[in-house]
Amino acid sequence: MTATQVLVPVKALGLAKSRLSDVLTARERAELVLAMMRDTVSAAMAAGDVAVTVITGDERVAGAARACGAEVFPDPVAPGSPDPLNSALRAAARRVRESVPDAELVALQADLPALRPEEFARAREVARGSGSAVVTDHTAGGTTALFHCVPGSMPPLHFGPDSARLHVAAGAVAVPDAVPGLRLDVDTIADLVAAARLGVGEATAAVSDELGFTVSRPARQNVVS
Ligand SMILES: Nc1nc2c(ncn2[C@@H]2O[C@H](COP(=O)(O)OP(=O)(O)OP(=O)(O)O)[C@@H](O)[C@H]2O)c(=O)[nH]1
Ligand SMILES: C=C(OP(=O)(O)O)C(=O)O
Repeated sequence: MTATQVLVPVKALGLAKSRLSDVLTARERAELVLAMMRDTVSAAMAAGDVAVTVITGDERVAGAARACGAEVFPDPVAPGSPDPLNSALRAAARRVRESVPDAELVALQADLPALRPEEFARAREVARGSGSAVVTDHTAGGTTALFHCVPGSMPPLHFGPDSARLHVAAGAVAVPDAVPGLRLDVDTIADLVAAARLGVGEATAAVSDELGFTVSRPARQNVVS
């Protein structure tokens, strides 16, 4: 059975990346969200002994996730519910625990196009030593990944404002290593440019080119370790 079960939440494409709606059309935002998810999922899978479940109610996202080799967990949370992101993650974590009781659980953001497999593996090592580990995002306020390696128990899920501090307060160790691709969640065009400098995956590189945000380095191929 796969040791590391990764949960990747993605909301409906029409709602996703709303902070980019001033600069990108709805179609462009949707293409970018799908591309970043593909690159994030591919990089996590290439870390080894990883299975990915994408949590979504969106059929296009579900199709793209399956095409990358991920499972799909239909988003169980009704639109407008309080705290939908943590509720969706909790429901998916329970479902995974039912079938793989001893699995390591990871909640991973879907917008990490510069993620490298070795960064994922490094953060997992920290969590294996400490129980739970949080990767703070490049702004230091948010969380890009929460690793939970305590068999049988549920991860503390506090995604949303100030989530990095809340995850640490709940007992997760902050990953100290230099893992720039794992920290770089893309919410703005400046983030996309920063990710391109680090080197993004093929799907995001192609969409960035189409959008006119020229990628300064060749697209990166994930190497299975
Ligand atoms: N399945 C699911 N995923 C969600 C939900 N809310 C947020 N997400 C996902 O969780 C991650 C972080 O969410 P947000 O920061 O709220 O949304 P975003 O699309 O990244 O960006 P903005 O719309 O600009 O805030 C993104 O991958 C979202 O798609 C939800 O209710 N259900
Ligand atoms: C939900 C979060 O991230 P963001 O809003 O940046 O996607 C978070 O950091 O907990």
